[in-house]
Amino acid sequence: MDLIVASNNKQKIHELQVAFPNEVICSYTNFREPISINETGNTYQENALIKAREVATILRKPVIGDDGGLELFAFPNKLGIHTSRFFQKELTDRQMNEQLLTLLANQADRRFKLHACLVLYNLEDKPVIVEKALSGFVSESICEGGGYGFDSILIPTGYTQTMSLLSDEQRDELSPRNQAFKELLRRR
Ligand SMILES: O=c1[nH]c(=O)c2ncn([C@@H]3O[C@H](COP(=O)(O)OP(=O)(O)OP(=O)(O)O)[C@@H](O)[C@H]3O)c2[nH]1
Repeated sequence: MDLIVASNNKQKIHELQVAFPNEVICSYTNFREPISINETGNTYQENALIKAREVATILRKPVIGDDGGLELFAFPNKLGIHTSRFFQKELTDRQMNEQLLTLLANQADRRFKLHACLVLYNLEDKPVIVEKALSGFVSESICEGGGYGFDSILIPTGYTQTMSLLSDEQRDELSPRNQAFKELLRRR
């Protein structure tokens, strides 16, 4: 059965599909035009649940909701669950990363946590909720390579290079979304 994700973010869906080639993973926008969902929750879980419930109710099918964000220890309230709203719409990944590096210029504390929460909303059963995070520190400059989003500035704990410079396999393994998805498949 297709796994429908309540996300309009093509990169998220692509990352999942590449990491889980035995599953058919698609955006709900394959079935209907995109809707605007207000992410009014106070946590990643609440937002993932809001997205999943809203789309599952429309499609009358199980749906996976996904919410994530980047937490900067130096600015605990700036991004986090507000990450997508922190940046102006239509910025490229490079522009977003440049803004983050400017924000962190002269900051001694460059630690980050990249969060991903997935919720499988089944209509009848209790939702399955999985949350994972990747920790590390933000690099001093942009390192172009593979991946997407913040990968070119995030150095995971235990590594010396940004996610973008690691192999596809290493990146797939470290991705908090992929880790959450793996557990969700086990528990579905
Ligand atoms: O490098 C990254 N790797 C990731 O794994 C990741 N997950 C989230 N993000 C960032 O956080 C924002 C809010 O995410 P978000 O969950 O609200 O999604 P979104 O608004 O892009 O789409 P949707 O799923 O709501 O349709 C997104 O726009 C991205 O900037 C990520 N960046």
